[in-house]
Amino acid sequence: MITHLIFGTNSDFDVPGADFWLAKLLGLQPTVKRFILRQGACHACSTILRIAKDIAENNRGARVLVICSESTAISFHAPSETHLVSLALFGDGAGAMIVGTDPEEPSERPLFQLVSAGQTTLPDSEHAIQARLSEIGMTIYLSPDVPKIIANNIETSLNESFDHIGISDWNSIFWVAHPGGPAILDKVEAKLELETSKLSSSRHILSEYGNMWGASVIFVMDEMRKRSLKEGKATTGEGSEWGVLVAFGPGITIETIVLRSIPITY
Ligand SMILES: CC(C)(COP(=O)(O)OP(=O)(O)OC[C@H]1O[C@@H](n2cnc3c(N)ncnc32)[C@H](O)[C@@H]1OP(=O)(O)O)[C@@H](O)C(=O)NCCC(=O)NCCSC(=O)CC(=O)O
Repeated sequence: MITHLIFGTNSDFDVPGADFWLAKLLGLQPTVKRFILRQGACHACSTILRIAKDIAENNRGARVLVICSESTAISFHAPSETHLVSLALFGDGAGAMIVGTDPEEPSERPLFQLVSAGQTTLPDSEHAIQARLSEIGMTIYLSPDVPKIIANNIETSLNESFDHIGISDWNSIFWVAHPGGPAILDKVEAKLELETSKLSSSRHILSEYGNMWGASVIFVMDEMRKRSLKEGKATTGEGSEWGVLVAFGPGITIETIVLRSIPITY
């Protein structure tokens, strides 16, 4: 039974909010504990997964329904030179996951384990990603430096997340990377000397759906576990045991979640 609902969106400003309407639509218990994260930007999903993990670990039996839903029409308006990139890059999407502990198998079949979660704010980079809400909707400014800033700082975040596990070979893990834009994936791949297969789920989602803000990483995770099954891999993480979910947004903020895959036995 769903005990908690956390809804992440950049596109809802109403009250009652999208969390209320979804709970009503799904017929969830009136006692379900709801929370809505608005304007959590592109790292909204990793933020709410981090919160969902804490809730699940501190409330025995909790089942947290995590949703990210984005309707980027709010940022669609006549193109200008400053905002053209975001208009071209963003797309709509929604995804959901359930987070809990001690799965009751076989009715509950886990897909990934959330091992630990971290967040880093990069100094002096607040200018690089900015969004403002005004009478024409949301205008989004992206600096051409965003890919470089992220690529130059990502290894520090990875080291902070994986030091305690003793992993520093980034090709030994599977990657659920927020598909912020092709240049970001290219620069991260080059900086960390990743094999081209490592970001292929992210690239596929970006090419099919665009950058769906917070919802993107849910699509990437889903793509990864489906691909792993189809290709006969031993785990939901393309055969690797350890992996990372990495997302970023204004700040610039980098969020990482250390993931552990689940053996595929079905
Ligand atoms: C925009 C692109 C898809 C374009 O790719 P291309 O391969 O076509 O071309 P390119 O990278 O060589 O760039 C072509 C020309 O566009 C310019 N250019 C690139 N990025 C620009 C930007 N943000 N604003 C203005 N101009 C830009 C380049 O300087 C170059 O100019 P010239 O031709 O004069 O040399 C890519 O650069 C990209 O992926 N950029 C990163 C997008 C990004 O910031 N995503 C984060 C979204 S925010 C997010 O995900 C989090 C959040 O919102 O919370």
